Amino acid sequence: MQTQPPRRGLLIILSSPSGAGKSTLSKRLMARDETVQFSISATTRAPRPGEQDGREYYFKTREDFQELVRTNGMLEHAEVFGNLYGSPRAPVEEAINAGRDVLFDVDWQGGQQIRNSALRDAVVSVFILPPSIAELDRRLRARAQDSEEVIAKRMAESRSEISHWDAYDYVLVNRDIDACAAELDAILTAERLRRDRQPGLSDFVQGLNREFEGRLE
Ligand SMILES: Nc1ncnc2c1ncn2[C@@H]1O[C@H](COP(=O)(O)OP(=O)(O)OP(=O)(O)O)[C@@H](O)[C@H]1O
Ligand SMILES: Nc1nc2c(ncn2[C@@H]2O[C@H](COP(=O)(O)O)[C@@H](O)[C@H]2O)c(=O)[nH]1
Repeated sequence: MQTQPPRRGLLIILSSPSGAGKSTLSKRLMARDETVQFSISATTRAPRPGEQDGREYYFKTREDFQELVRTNGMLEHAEVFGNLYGSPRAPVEEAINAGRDVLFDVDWQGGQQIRNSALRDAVVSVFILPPSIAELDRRLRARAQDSEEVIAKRMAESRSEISHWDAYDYVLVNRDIDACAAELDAILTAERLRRDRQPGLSDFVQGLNREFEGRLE
């Protein structure tokens, strides 16, 4: 019997301007599908109230973060809103080699680096747009997690982040969270079918052919 290469996991990248809904969509996806592994980023940003080290982020000093970069421990990294953020490499490689899909919440620079990495063939990238700039501003304020100064900085950067939308495989407008989450589900289902097409189905079609031959005998 023909041996098939082991199935590799997908790297699902979510990017958007701050406040468009990546974290909300990620949490919904993880709640529905426990096989998806979230890539917990490292950051030099201070924890928000309620955030726990090792759950939302690995909170690092600049020195420790830069040491991880220097030792090739990051799959990608970038400065965003004055803080350093990066995706630790080892858990991602371990997961996708074991066939698990990995979900990333990263800015456009991280998305670009992952798309250009050695893992590029496994990447599915999704850009999330807000329905309007006024609604983006409203969501950042309603989240009530950041100071006025931080919100102003994020709003000022949002135009530049949005300018990268066209580099992504899929673009969703997050008007209604249920509808947007359903669209993300549909993307994942279709991309998994595409990934599994070769390894899974050639065995299956060989089985159908043997069944044909049995009927001819
Ligand atoms: N479709 C939606 N309608 C209304 N509110 C929403 C919708 N999607 C997300 N929100 C709310 O908007 C706020 C920002 O969402 P979220 O934190 O998920 O954004 P984000 O893209 O992850 O932001 P950041 O990049 O800053 O981490 C949250 O309070 C969230 O509950
Ligand atoms: N390039 C990367 N960007 C990241 C990573 N983790 C998060 N982010 C992006 O930072 C901003 C701000 O996040 P917040 O938690 O401070 O609101 C947001 O756009 C994230 O997508 C990362 O590992 N690499």
